Amino acid sequence: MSIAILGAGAFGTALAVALAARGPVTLWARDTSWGRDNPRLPGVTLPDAIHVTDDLGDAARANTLLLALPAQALGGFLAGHAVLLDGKRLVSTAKGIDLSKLTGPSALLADACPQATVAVLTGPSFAADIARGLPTALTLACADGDAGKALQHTLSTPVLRLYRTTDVTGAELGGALKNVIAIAAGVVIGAGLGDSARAAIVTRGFAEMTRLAARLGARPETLTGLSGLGDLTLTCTSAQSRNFRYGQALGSEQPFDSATTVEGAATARAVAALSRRLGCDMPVAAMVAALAEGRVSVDNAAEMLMTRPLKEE
Ligand SMILES: NC(=O)C1=CN([C@@H]2O[C@H](COP(=O)(O)OP(=O)(O)OC[C@H]3O[C@@H](n4cnc5c(N)ncnc54)[C@H](OP(=O)(O)O)[C@@H]3O)[C@@H](O)[C@H]2O)C=CC1
Ligand SMILES: O=C(CO)COP(=O)(O)O
Repeated sequence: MSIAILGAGAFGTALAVALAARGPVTLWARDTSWGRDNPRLPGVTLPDAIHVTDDLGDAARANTLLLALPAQALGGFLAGHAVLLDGKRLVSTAKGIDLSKLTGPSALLADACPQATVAVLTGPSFAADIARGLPTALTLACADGDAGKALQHTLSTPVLRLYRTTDVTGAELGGALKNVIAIAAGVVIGAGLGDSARAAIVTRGFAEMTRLAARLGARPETLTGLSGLGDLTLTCTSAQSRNFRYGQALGSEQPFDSATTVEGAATARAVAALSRRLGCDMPVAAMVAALAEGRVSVDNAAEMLMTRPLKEE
């Protein structure tokens, strides 16, 4: 099975390095002027088994295409290129909810490419860890169980262990929502509110993740798996996470590089819109959206969360 990765950001490049251990991989980027050393993944020189190209037609000849693009870029990319991708096995790695359509990446792919087999690759995994060959376990979600099993085998390596599920909704929501909660956890630490407060925000954040996921038809056990609780744990506790670092900057009122991909900021706004539409209470996500938009201060946000009406856990 030929594999191409579309998007040579940190994660696409790391996946290419990991999969090149199994055989040839094509890595597509709109700009390949960096040669064999991608500044998005510093310190890694691409092995010879990776063919780098800026020709999308060339890359799209592969039958398995991994789309490693940010969630808010995916819709625009598909609008321009869906015709090249339809009928293929398409696997999105995006961890976010599209702000204009309020859907996850799988629906964007299925709408744009109705003949394609659509899957999602998600779970706790920093690009730098994968590129170094450190052991990593991920979730491969595909509604078609047989197709998912085939993809699981195509994309697993001795250090990249894929579990599979047919619950695409649960898997992609876990990956998207944990980024929002990671921002909240970063705010708590950045503002000096302490580890106890972080544990509280992560736990209450997980409660609202499962609440929204259930409303959208996800299976509860998916949220306690790698793609939900697993990735939430990683992202809320590590300064390797861009979402966590962005939250820290918000909490400590420090500047943050706006060119950095922070999926949770736009996704918090999408979640706030979804929760209003569904009548689903998502106070942590609403607060992250308000903080990211500068509508509340950190002090006000903490006070508003702490003084909500008392309730059962
Ligand atoms: N980094 C990580 O550790 C992990 C990331 N992910 C997820 O993977 C997704 C990608 O993240 P990551 O690789 O880190 O992001 P990066 O910010 O490192 O890279 C984003 C890439 O997307 C490309 N891109 C953006 N918009 C477009 C477009 N319209 N057309 C073509 N290419 C585009 C950029 O190209 P250009 O360089 O030309 O701007 C860049 O190569 C995110 O959803 C993230 O949450 C998942 C697991 C781990
Ligand atoms: O999704 C990730 C780890 O699983 C990467 O997190 P960040 O996008 O916050 O860096």
